[in-house]
Amino acid sequence: MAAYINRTIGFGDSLVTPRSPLSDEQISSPLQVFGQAKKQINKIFVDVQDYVADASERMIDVNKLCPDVINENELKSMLDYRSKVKGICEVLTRDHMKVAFFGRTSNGKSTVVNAMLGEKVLPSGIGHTTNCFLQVEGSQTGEAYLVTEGSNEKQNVESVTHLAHALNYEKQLNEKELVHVYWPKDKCSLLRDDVALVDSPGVDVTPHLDDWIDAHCIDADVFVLVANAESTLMVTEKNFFHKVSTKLSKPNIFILNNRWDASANEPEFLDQVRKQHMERATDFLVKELKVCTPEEAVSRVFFISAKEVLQARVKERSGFPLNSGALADGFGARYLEFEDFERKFEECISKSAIKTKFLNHSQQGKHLVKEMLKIMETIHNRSQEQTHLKMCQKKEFQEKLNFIEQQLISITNQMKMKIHQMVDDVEDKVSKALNDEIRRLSVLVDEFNLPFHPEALVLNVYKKELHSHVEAGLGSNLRARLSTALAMNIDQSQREMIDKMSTLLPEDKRNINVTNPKREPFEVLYRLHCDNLCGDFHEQLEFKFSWGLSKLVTRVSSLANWSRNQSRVLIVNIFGCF
Ligand SMILES: Nc1nc2c(ncn2[C@@H]2O[C@H](COP(=O)(O)OP(=O)(O)OP(=O)(O)O)[C@@H](O)[C@H]2O)c(=O)[nH]1
Repeated sequence: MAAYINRTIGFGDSLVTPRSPLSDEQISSPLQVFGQAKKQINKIFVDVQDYVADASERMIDVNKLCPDVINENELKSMLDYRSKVKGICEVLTRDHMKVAFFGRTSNGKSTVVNAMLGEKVLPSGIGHTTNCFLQVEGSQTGEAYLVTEGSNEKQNVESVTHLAHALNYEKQLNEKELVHVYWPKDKCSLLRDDVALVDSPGVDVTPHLDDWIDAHCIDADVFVLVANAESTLMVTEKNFFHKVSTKLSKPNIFILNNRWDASANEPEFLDQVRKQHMERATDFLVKELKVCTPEEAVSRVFFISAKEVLQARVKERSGFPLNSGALADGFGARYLEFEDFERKFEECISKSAIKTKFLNHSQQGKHLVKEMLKIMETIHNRSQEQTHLKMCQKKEFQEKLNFIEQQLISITNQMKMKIHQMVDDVEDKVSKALNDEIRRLSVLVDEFNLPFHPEALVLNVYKKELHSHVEAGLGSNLRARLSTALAMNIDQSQREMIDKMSTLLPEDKRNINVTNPKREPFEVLYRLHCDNLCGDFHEQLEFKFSWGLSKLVTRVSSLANWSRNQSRVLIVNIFGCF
């Protein structure tokens, strides 16, 4: 809260005047500094949250593509971290610092809360006015409203009278219940800094102190005991804080001796009474509760007049001088002491929140980031190894591929040679066989036994039949002599080719069934065209050919050449697939 620095108060009752505003840096109160740090922590966590969300999305994708690089456990951990960081972010934005006010009825708890807020927010008055727990916190919307426990209904509150009426209207409220009062943040810097102030019913009006502590005190950062400076600390008040300190280790407790304005009536006893109260209060904190050292205790006990401070701040807002809120002599000193309390309170609540909430979150965040870094480094190293391995494999495959390509070129050349050899071989074989058959042509002619007639028409038919007979006989003889040998030759060559090609395959693939591209039986077809060959023969009816036998052999030899060319075409076609 900046107000305590933003003014100078003279100790003469008429010298209370506001000072000119200071720079932003100078007016920074412990809470504002803390608020800035909190904002930065939030920002860091939002960055971490974005990073984790982005990283886990990428990890999901990579895990689908390459489970070798990111395993399921790493993915699970990352998703786990993502939800943890999200949880911390939510808690950080929601977390506020909480201060709870306790004391006997009419000691002025509500008045202290109002004085700190700088305006009359909570109802106060003579007698038991607060009948349940009231938590005042900043409203996000800028409206003032209240929400009762277990309900989401927002009840608009325009003024303190309105609030008192609304609270009275809720007849069913009991002392243990918590009513949230949302007040516009711009009206009070404490609320802007995310401090929630909890007012309670008087500790003397209930036997259920344990329930109160469990329900409302466990998460309080600071406790303020509002005591009455006109009397000593009562057993009920002490009793309550004894119970608190058994449930919380070293709670932060402030003791406000309120109504100190009344002491102005007896100035001669002022110091003595103050000393007495101070001794009792510090003994209570140091010796009984053991929550602080004697040095710390003196900065936890204050002598204030909440009513004066509240009046002064309300008047100041309406344009009156601050000291117009004074109830008695010594207002300036009491006002300064109230501001001193506010400053110490802000330091304490900031430190406490750092220790109890933000330190824990920050350490948790640090731990999560470290763990994530470890996982990311492991993944990075693994992916580097995999990249190296794959590069080596690629190189190896490339070399193999180059080797196979070379081998394929070499085998193809060998096969071409082989085919040429086969063609030459077939040519020789066909040529030899045809020569033999031509020499034995007379046997075929002798076998032709169609009755002969010299008449021209019959003679033509006779010649045609003779040609067909010679052609068929010659073809069938050649087939009988050559087909098997040629087929075996081709089969063997094909097997050789398959064997050579198999050596290029990986061992486990060598057993695959290589389909012979030409499985149908090999057959040599001979077309001799005897009609054309013998077209210029002139028969002699005395059965003499106009050409001699040697002429016929020469003529048929040209047939052998034709046949050689045909066999070449045929063999090239058979191996065409290579
Ligand atoms: N003279 C004087 N009167 C005060 C001071 N603080 C509070 N009062 C008055 O004491 C009465 C009770 O004050 P509250 O703030 O309602 O007290 P409380 O402790 O909240 O009371 P409950 O809500 O009933 O527990 C009111 O009339 C206040 O005006 C103070 O510092 N000086």
